[in-house]
Amino acid sequence: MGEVDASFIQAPEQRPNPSIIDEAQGIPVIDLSPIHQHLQNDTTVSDPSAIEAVVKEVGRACKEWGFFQVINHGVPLNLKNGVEDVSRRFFSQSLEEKKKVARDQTSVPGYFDAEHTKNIRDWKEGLDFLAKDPTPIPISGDDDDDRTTQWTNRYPQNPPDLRGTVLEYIEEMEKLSFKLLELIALSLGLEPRRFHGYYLKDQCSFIRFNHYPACPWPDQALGVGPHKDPSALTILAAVDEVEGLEVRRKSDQQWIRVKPTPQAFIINIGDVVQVWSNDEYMGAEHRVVVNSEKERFSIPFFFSPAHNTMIEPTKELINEKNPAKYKPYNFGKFLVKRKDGNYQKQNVDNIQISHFRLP
Ligand SMILES: O=C(O)CCC(=O)C(=O)O
Ligand SMILES: [Fe+2]
Repeated sequence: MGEVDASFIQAPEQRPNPSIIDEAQGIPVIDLSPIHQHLQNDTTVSDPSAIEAVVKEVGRACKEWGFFQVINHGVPLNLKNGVEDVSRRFFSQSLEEKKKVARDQTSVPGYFDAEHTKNIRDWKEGLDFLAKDPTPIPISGDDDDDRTTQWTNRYPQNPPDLRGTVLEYIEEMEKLSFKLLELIALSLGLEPRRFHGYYLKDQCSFIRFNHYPACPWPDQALGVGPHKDPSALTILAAVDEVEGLEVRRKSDQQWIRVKPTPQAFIINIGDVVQVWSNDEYMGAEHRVVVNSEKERFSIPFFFSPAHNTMIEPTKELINEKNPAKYKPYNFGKFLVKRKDGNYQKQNVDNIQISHFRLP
């Protein structure tokens, strides 16, 4: 990744403090086994009170943390290991080889090594693949521009098994995402499939391979700066349980280190669920710290609705006492505006849902 340059250096108040490592005992680990039994219609083992308990746990986790981990999630372990393995093998290649699938301004999926979060460069490289190939998307973030374009995937030739593994993994991520979306809807007192319609025709979901090389300046740079995800929800595989992800605890605003549970996925709710729930659930700010000895890999799946979805507080949840806290926004435009800010240093902060908050 070359030498450290000023673009990586975080403002003093954003720098990690390695002497305070508070591990998040509190982030709930939720066992999803009752749900699979239910969904397979195996009525002999399905226990409605067990499912209700899972719904309650999910609701509590979304409210208190915006983060939780899931075990017995139904994703085959060999597939989770397989995708982690191809990601590691992809990044171990030369920069020249990786750049053969570099993303550009017109087709965003692909390899990148110079992403910015809130105008500071992240200490990482990454590779994105869309869940739906191609994915229709607005041509620009300009609200008056109705034109759409298509983003398409760029699969590297090496490793040769990457494409098949990624396709299989995306299928599993989608299945798990829909289950989680059902649990979230139920926990808000809504129909389980209340949000599924926004994913039927198209969706903007994508999977990202992250590689955070060991960093000689871990106290000045960050793997990913503080941010919230624009997705509805994010499913993260923390490869080999190497730590680095930190979540800002709602109760006292402290940065808390997430300790990955073996074989689990780390789930966080994103901006879209925050708005759908009218702030009943708030996405948590999170960041990635780097370390000087160990490299780290992670694989998030950002589950996001179709580009033309207008994101707004769910009608059934708002009334005179609880009026809508956001005006509707177009998901695709939001994503495109966010991407523009992620490419390069700009003079303004990139777009956030707070821009749509009603007074
Ligand atoms: O690598 C991680 O643990 C989290 C990455 C992340 O927050 C992101 O890519 O949005
Ligand atoms: Fe994130």
